[in-house]
Parts: sequence; structure tokens; C-alpha cells
Amino acid sequence: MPRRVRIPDLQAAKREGRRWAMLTSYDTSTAAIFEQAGVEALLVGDSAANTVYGYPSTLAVTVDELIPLAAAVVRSTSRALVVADLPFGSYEQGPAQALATATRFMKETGCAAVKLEGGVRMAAQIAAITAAGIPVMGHIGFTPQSEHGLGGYRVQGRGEQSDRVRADARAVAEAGAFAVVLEMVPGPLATEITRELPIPTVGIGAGAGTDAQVLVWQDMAGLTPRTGKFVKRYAELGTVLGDAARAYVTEVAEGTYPGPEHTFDLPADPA
Ligand SMILES: Nc1nc(=O)c2c([nH]1)NC[C@@H]1CN(c3ccc(C(=O)N[C@@H](CCC(=O)O)C(=O)O)cc3)CN21
Ligand SMILES: CC(C)C(=O)C(=O)O
Ligand SMILES: [Mg+2]
Repeated sequence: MPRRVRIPDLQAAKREGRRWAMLTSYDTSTAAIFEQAGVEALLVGDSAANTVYGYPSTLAVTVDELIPLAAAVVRSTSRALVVADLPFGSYEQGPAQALATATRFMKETGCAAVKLEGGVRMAAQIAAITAAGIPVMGHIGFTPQSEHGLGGYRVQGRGEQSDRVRADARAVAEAGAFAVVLEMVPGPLATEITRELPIPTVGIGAGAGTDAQVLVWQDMAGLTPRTGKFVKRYAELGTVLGDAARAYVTEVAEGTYPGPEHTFDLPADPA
């Protein structure tokens, strides 16, 4: 059985200029398929709020709702680095709350790291969690848990805002994060931050100049009806699955499914 990807492997990849891929995963089927496909890191994102639980934004999802999903992804993998998102409301109060939540994820899911949103304003939380030996992935630029404060889904770091995003990147790295997600940041700024930072950057809507990329799997697989401009749909699973369900409905109604090959016989008569 191959060993798990370790955080030092990702630091080495940055030094050697090897890019790596992360996808979200929230269940056993996708976790196994994605690591077989060579995806280095799996994120049990709070995007599960939208993609699993059907909430209108990520704000509603709770620690108790994310923990079973993260545990399932860990159980279903042997190689991928599994990272769990700390949901809105579970770390902002201060370092003690952040460490308590991160500790729950580590104990109850077996994940290798946690991720939280915010740069300068969350540096103390990142420092407290890493001081306890728990690896932290930062997340700056557009941070969906702050969508109301940021005025909606908007690119962050255009013009004068670029200094703020740069300062957030530096703060996250200095607080001890092992990597940082850059979400919806102009490509040239993300490239500069990637060159400046000692830790890997993971882009989503941040161009090709980051050390790694992350996407929500239902977006890249074509299951979500509306996605950001940064998403490439590598498959149209929504169409494939809809066609399969329609064929099943038709065959059940016609009586052509199940066929003889799907049906158990009585024991053969003793002759
Ligand atoms: N399915 C899914 N995919 C995601 O990428 C995702 C989630 N859910 N939930 C949590 C956050 C929210 N995110 C989002 C959601 C919407 C846009 C979006 O609509 N972007 C538009 C507008 C950009 C603009 O106006 O500047 C785009 O065209 O990219 C972007 C990121 C990223 N995350
Ligand atoms: C989009 C990624 C970075 C994320 O935070 C999530 O899926 O929750
Ligand atoms: Mg998230």
C-alpha cells in the first residue's frame, strides 16, 4: 500500500517546480476514485454546505455535519493527504476555539491537516493550531465565509487591494501554515505571491502561476448547473447520470428491467 503524501513532499514539490492537484471530496466513492487518479490532496471543504447538504451558502454547515464526511474520506483512502475545512463559526472567536475545533477534526476524522479562512485577522488562530502540531492550510483572497463582508463573489486584490492580499499571504506563512489557498485573485498577483512565499500556493480562480490547483469536484465533473468562470468542466456527469436514471425509469415502467440475468431461480427440481 503506498504511503500517504506528506506535507514535506509538497514543500519539495514547490522547490522542484512540480505542480500538484487537489479536489474536494465528501464521500467514499469519489475519495477512492480521485486518489487512484493521482490527486495528491483531498479537501473535505465546507462547500459540502452547497454540494452535499443543499444550503444556499457555506455559512450554515456545522462541525458535526462535516466530521462524518471527513472521516469517510480518510477511511476510503491510503495515499492522498486529507485536509478538512473548519466551518464558519468554529474558529473566529480566538485561538482557543480554533485549537479546540481543529483538535476535534484530528481526533474524530483522522485527517492530516485543517484549513481555515482569513489572513492577518486569523494569524493568531493559525499559530495556535500549528503550535499544537496540527498542520494548517490558509485560505485568502475571496473567502466565501465572509461573502457578506466582502460584498459578494468578487475577485480580490485588484488595484490598491493587492497590498492587502500580499499582507494576508505573508501573515499566513509567518503564522506557520504549510500551504495557502488563493481564491479569485488576479493571475499576475497570484504568481508574484507564489514566488515570494516559502510555502506552496493552491489556486482556485488564481491563474496557472500557483504551485497547485483546487476545484470543487462537482464543478469540474459537470454536476453543478452554475459555476464560476474559473471552472473547467472536465466531464458532464450531470448529463450521464440523468440519462442513466431516465433509462432505468423507462425500463422499470416497461418491465424490461430486471431481466432473467438479474433474477434468482428456484433450486433445480431433484430429478
Ligand atoms: N460548487 C461550489 N464551487 C465552489 O467553487 C465553491 C462552492 N461551491 N461553495 C463555496 C465557495 C463559493 N465559491 C464561489 C462561488 C461562486 C463564484 C462565482 O459565481 N464567481 C463568478 C463571479 C465573479 C465576479 O463577479 O467577480 C465568476 O464568474 O467567477 C465564485 C466562487 C467557491 N466555493
Ligand atoms: C473551494 C475550496 C478551496 C474550499 O474552500 C471548499 O471547497 O470549501
Ligand atoms: Mg471552503
